[in-house]
Amino acid sequence: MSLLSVSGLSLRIQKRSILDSINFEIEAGQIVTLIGPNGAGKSSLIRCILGLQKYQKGRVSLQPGLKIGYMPQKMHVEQSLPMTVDRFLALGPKTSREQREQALQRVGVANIQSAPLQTISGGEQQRVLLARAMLNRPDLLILDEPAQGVDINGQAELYDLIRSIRDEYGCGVFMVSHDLHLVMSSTDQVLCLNHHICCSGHPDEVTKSDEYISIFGEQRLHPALAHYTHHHDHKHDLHGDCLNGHSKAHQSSTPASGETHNHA
Ligand SMILES: Nc1ncnc2c1ncn2[C@@H]1O[C@H](COP(=O)(O)OP(=O)(O)OP(=O)(O)O)[C@@H](O)[C@H]1O
Repeated sequence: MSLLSVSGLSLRIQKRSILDSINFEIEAGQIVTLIGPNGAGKSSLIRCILGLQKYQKGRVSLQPGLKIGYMPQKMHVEQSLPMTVDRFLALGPKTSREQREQALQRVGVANIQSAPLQTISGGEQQRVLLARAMLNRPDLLILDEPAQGVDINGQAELYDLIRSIRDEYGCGVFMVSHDLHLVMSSTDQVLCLNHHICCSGHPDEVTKSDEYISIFGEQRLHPALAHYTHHHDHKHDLHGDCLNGHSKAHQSSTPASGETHNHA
């Protein structure tokens, strides 16, 4: 039996259709990424799965005894209530300090266990939330935009970490992301949501589908990750000027700022 099975799920809020006939399943060890534009219904779908949002039609079936670890979009730090990272984790399922340290170690931030929550960085906050979601050794991790507020290199690292956690624990992962290109290598299946599931499948197939392109456009690759290459039949001097008598016109074909430039 699948860890999670969603069939014919439809949600209306104040007469607006938020989710329409959603069907999908998640198996153990599978990473499924939900992408979609703002307001597409991604968080609403997660809330329906977690039992926090009533829906009008359809069914959410969980494998009997399934343990879910949930990571919300953001940590809401209460400035007037000082708390250490360890204390924050202790608010969750009953655990020893050692277990909490192990969870923090697994996500690479064991050094901040005694730090006040208010002082840790955005990237560290996301890792602490991930550690908390893992505390009860879940069968299914549900992650709502795990890389929110993390810089582009940190995002790639976080997705790698999620994949290695899946490899180690064999759990299923259901996560929301805004950027398919960033999660492509860490995803087995993509669901593209815009109130209904527009397309789904392996990331390579989804990025080529007409539905995906009509929503996201053809080129969404972040400039910091774009890997621009062109065939080089010339050399540059130390100032970047073209040698071997090549004209300025050739130089104008060099990449726009932000693209990396591979010299053969
Ligand atoms: N409780 C609510 N009352 C009224 N409208 C709601 C409620 N919850 C969600 N919505 C509406 O449902 C739509 C989908 O919201 P949802 O937060 O699920 O989208 P999302 O895909 O997660 O968006 P984002 O990427 O911006 O986080 C939005 O138009 C939102 O305003």
